[in-house]
Amino acid sequence: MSEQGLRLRDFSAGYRKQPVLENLQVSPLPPGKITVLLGPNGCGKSTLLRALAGLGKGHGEVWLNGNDLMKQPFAQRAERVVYLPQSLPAGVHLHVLESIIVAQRASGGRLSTAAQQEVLALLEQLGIAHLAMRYLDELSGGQKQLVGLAQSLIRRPQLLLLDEPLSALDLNYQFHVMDLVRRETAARNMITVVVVHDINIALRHGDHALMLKQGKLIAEGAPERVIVPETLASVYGVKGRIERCSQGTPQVIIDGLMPARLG
Ligand SMILES: Nc1ncnc2c1ncn2[C@@H]1O[C@H](COP(=O)(O)OP(=O)(O)OP(=O)(O)O)[C@@H](O)[C@H]1O
Repeated sequence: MSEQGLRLRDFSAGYRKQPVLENLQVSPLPPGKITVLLGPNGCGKSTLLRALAGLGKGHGEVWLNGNDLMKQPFAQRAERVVYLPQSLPAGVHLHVLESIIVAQRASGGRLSTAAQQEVLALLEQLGIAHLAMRYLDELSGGQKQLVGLAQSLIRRPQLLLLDEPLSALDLNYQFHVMDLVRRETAARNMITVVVVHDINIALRHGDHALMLKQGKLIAEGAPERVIVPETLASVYGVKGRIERCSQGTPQVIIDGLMPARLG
């Protein structure tokens, strides 16, 4: 049987005048699990996700469940990989419901009662059913993020790439969304990669973690092995420690910045 998961070999990505990621090697990211992608501002997280989705320049091998995506035409790749950007494009004059049905149809979904029920159930699960007939450009930032997530999930990709999907959500929704993404990821055996800046969310909700610094992979593995005082110091320049809350969940406590290096 072909290897399941997402593996990168000698993968490079960047822009015309600026290489960002060079010769990245990533051992298979597991299906059915959430991988959290961590790293400071500008280290290349969005560049990586966009290049994996075929939306940016990339070279090398990207093996998704045994197929090299780099050898597939864009349309075939787009059926398997969905990228949700940090914010939805502005100026799209569609109702929420229409926008999700359009996403579903774009991925080969039929206009059937079952398909319509799937859309409505997803809106309910995300707590945005009451927004179904509102226009996208009339929504708040957090509401738009939830609609973007619905548009992504309805496409049923093998690889789901979420770029800071929680940045505009309140505490309750952050938890609710990660819970839903976890359930859907497991139920569909999807490979889900989520960029998060909040390392406590990464510790709580991630099954696997990748940490980047200046375009290089600094650490990969279980979040508790990746988010440790050494990487907090070397990647973020902060002095931190890991403690367990009364329910046993690890939490990062930041004590301050690392002293600036002289010379
Ligand atoms: N369109 C572009 N053209 C040229 N350089 C770009 C472009 N987009 C991003 N970059 C540069 O590529 C590098 C990586 O950017 P990227 O957006 O991938 O970082 P990131 O890790 O997602 O950051 P953040 O956490 O701030 O969102 C940065 O130096 C950035 O300035």
